[in-house]
Amino acid sequence: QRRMFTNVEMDNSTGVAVIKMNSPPVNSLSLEFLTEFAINMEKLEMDRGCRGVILTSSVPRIFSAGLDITEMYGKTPEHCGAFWRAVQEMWLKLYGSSMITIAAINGSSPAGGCLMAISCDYRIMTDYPKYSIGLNETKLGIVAPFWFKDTMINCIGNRATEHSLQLGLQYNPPEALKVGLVDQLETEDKLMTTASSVMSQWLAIPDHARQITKSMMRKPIIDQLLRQREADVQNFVKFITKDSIQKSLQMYMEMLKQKKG
Ligand SMILES: CCCCCCCCCCCCC/C=C/C(=O)SCCNC(=O)CCNC(=O)[C@H](O)C(C)(C)COP(=O)(O)OP(=O)(O)OC[C@H]1O[C@@H](n2cnc3c(N)ncnc32)[C@H](O)[C@@H]1OP(=O)(O)O
Repeated sequence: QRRMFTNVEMDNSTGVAVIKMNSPPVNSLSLEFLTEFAINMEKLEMDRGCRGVILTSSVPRIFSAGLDITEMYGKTPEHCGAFWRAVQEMWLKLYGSSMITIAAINGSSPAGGCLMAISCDYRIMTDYPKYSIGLNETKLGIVAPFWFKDTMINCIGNRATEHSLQLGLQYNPPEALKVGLVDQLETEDKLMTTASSVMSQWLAIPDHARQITKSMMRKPIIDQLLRQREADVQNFVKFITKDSIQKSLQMYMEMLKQKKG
């Protein structure tokens, strides 16, 4: 029996769907998770009654821990290639969506989790000091691909991205608000109602004008990946299967386990 990684609830009266990521313990983005997510996005995109999506998590304290590290460690080049195509597909569907996308970030959101959030149109984060968000790839000894970097530049600008990416910074909610990585903070109990009320403001704009404007802003980066999609896969496979990178990933996973013990 297939496992479900996300719950999708569509409200036909408002035209808004809520996607809840539900893959304990940390909503890590496995090949199966990413595939299911992209299919769900495509179904909603095709549904003429769906105009907006709120992305959130049903796992306590975690929005998403990012890419599933076990999908990149000790795997064949073929598996790594299939995994990376699924990462690309998730981003193409989310960043390129014509729907209004709002991230209700109710927990920590490192790396690929941050990418999902900054691929949305608007971000509201729970104001809890222990939560953090950011692209921390350099801390794992890996490099955020150009389309991660460009998505961040479009969100917070060039200088802040350069600083943030080189140091692999993780921001707490007030810092994330200050740098522009999130648009608004909210208490946990009001997060979803605030997300719905922000959605109503966005729904008041005529779809066609908003969609063309969104596409105008995002198309250049999307097209850049589409033009070199296969080369990007090969680049990833070559990089991630290097002994030195595998060693870094192994040490990072050990560090995560030790932190726990
Ligand atoms: C020459 C240059 C060329 C350039 C070419 C570029 C090519 C491309 C390069 C590659 C680019 C890759 C981009 C990568 C993006 C990513 O997303 S990598 C993943 C990054 N994620 C993280 O660093 C997060 C790590 N996790 C945490 O920090 C914490 O777990 C948490 C999310 C803050 C939650 O903490 P807590 O509640 O305390 O839970 P834990 O006890 O730490 O974890 C519970 C179990 O979950 C496991 N786990 C955690 N995160 C992951 C993960 N991302 N993947 C897989 N598994 C994960 C953790 O190990 C625990 O497991 P158990 O011990 O078995 O219970």
